[in-house]
Amino acid sequence: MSLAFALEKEVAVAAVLRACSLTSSVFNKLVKNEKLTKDDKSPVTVADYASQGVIASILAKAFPDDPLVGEEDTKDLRANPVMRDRVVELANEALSADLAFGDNVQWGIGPGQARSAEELLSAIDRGTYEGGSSGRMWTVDPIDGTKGFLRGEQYAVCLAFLVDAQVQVGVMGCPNLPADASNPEGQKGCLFVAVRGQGAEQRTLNNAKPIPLSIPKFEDKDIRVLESVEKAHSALDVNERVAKILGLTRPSIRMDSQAKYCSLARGDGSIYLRLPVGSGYEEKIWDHASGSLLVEEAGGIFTDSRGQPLDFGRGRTLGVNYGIVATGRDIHPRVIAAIKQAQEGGKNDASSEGKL
Ligand SMILES: Nc1ncnc2c1ncn2[C@@H]1O[C@H](COP(=O)(O)O)[C@@H](OP(=O)(O)O)[C@H]1O
Ligand SMILES: [Mg+2]
Ligand SMILES: [Mg+2]
Ligand SMILES: [Mg+2]
Repeated sequence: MSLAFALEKEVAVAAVLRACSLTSSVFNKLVKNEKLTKDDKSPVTVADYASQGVIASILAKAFPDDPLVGEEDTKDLRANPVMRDRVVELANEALSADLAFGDNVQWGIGPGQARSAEELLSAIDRGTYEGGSSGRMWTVDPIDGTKGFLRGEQYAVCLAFLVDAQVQVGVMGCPNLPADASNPEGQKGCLFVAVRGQGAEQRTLNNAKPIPLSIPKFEDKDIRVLESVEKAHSALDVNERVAKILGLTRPSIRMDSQAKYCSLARGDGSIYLRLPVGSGYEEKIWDHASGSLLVEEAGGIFTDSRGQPLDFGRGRTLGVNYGIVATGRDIHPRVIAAIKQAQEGGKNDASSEGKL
């Protein structure tokens, strides 16, 4: 008997691996005019567009009827012929490279599988689906942590498959993440895969051997918060109050992208904390779908800052923003209590009540 969603998993892994080879090779070649600033003032590069082009083209071939919620669209790209041509070239290089392990020409990848410019651009625009609560759906963040990518730090290529708003498959490629956090100068490049009910695992980007992941129990002295590098994305001052209330002594781990969820799932850190900055920003489903399943399948909990579940069926965003918290099961209630206390003013820092 084959496992549920085996084909979706296989296609997602192949698509993310190809996109990762593209993003890693582009980083060294990226030049000044290969970046745009979007309407929300955030950066987007040829690598973001090309990565979405690769993933969306593979999905279009393998699952032509499945809708896609993707971060990028081609509105600005079509107005910039130099960048547009570069995106088409890069995506085609990645789509038509020699077949790698696990690839299948039926999904339109491998030698001779290049797309026309219009085919690629419309593949990217398949990602304009508005989302929803019923049926099959994919969501892609072609480069999560574009700012980290541009700094040469952490980023993740993220793809998730959902049915009736439940994430069923989550795949994340982290080309700059050390395979072993205790050896930061060692081998880099990890792939994380989770399927609901089938567990979470890590592989390296060039080795198919999976290592199962489960969130360890931490002693108080080892607990570390995982938080954004960008101050505009998460209320780092409130995080600091939460850490104080919990009596944490180790410094937080600041890292861009969903690589934070990956780090949580393998026990590099213990509390993913993302509290709203108060700007009215709504979290996007592609920024959390794959990470949420990885954490849950590694035995953890993924909720908002009140401890309530998050709903991937509301559209392209998660709706009103109460922040996001992911931890192991044992410490979650105390973290939620500490957040409440911190948000109410954080006056009783290190009180025994919230202490872990
Ligand atoms: N005001 C805000 N609050 C929370 N997240 C924000 C934000 N502005 C942008 N983001 C999101 O933060 C993501 C990066 O998360 P992190 O801070 O954990 O690295 C960005 O993903 P992209 O880089 O894919 O655009 C973007 O979607
Ligand atoms: Mg972005
Ligand atoms: Mg993102
Ligand atoms: Mg992105």
